[in-house]
Amino acid sequence: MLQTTHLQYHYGQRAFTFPPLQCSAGEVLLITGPSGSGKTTLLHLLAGLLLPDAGEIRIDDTVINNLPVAQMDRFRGRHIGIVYQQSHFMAALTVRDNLLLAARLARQPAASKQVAVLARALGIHQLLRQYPARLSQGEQQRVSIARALLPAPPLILADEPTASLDDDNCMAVARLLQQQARQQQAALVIVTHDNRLKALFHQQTAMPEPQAGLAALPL
Ligand SMILES: Nc1ncnc2c1ncn2[C@@H]1O[C@H](COP(=O)(O)OP(=O)(O)OP(=O)(O)O)[C@@H](O)[C@H]1O
Repeated sequence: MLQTTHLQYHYGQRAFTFPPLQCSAGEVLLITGPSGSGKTTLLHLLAGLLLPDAGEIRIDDTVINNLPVAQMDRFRGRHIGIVYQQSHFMAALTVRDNLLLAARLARQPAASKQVAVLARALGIHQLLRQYPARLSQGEQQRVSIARALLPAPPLILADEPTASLDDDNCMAVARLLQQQARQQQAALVIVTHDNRLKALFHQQTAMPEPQAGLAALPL
């Protein structure tokens, strides 16, 4: 479903070479590595939010790094659900309306019933009428996960989805993500340094140490 080869990216003189990735429908792939090794950068490349300097990202039959920006935006809306490390919501909308809006923007309008089922599974049902600013970090993280899952995308990208969660919620979220991936036959890629997740998911790709990923660029 997801396949990458020879991916490279740089910020200024700092260059990253990424290991090849493969994640099939219904599977979970964990990308692990120390802080600063480029995990979030890789996730943003997979989401088409950054353009690689070299290499290929294939999602089903589409090589996404060849897509013009507007087409990439449409493709992302329909095929990719993203759980960002920092959640951003529409402050003037309730949690429920944030979720419904995200599904509509992804052209997968969701019914209130679907929102309720997912919210119950994530333990945020009682928060649906709240405004996002009133939620704790962990609650926002779970709303962010619901927002990514609601349109049932075939590829789910999650950046440290359990970072703010206690052990019980971490396990609940991990189970739900895995269950959704299986049910929806979605490929799920999780970027993390959470050891609790490393113990649960066995398909893992490690990023090289930051120094090993560096390469001098020609000036
Ligand atoms: N927009 C940017 N401009 C310049 N450097 C950047 C930019 N974004 C990230 N970097 C640098 O690239 C490196 C990799 O960042 P990235 O966020 O991908 O790492 P990470 O492995 O996800 O780290 P963490 O686990 O701490 O979130 C870091 O050293 C960071 O400072």
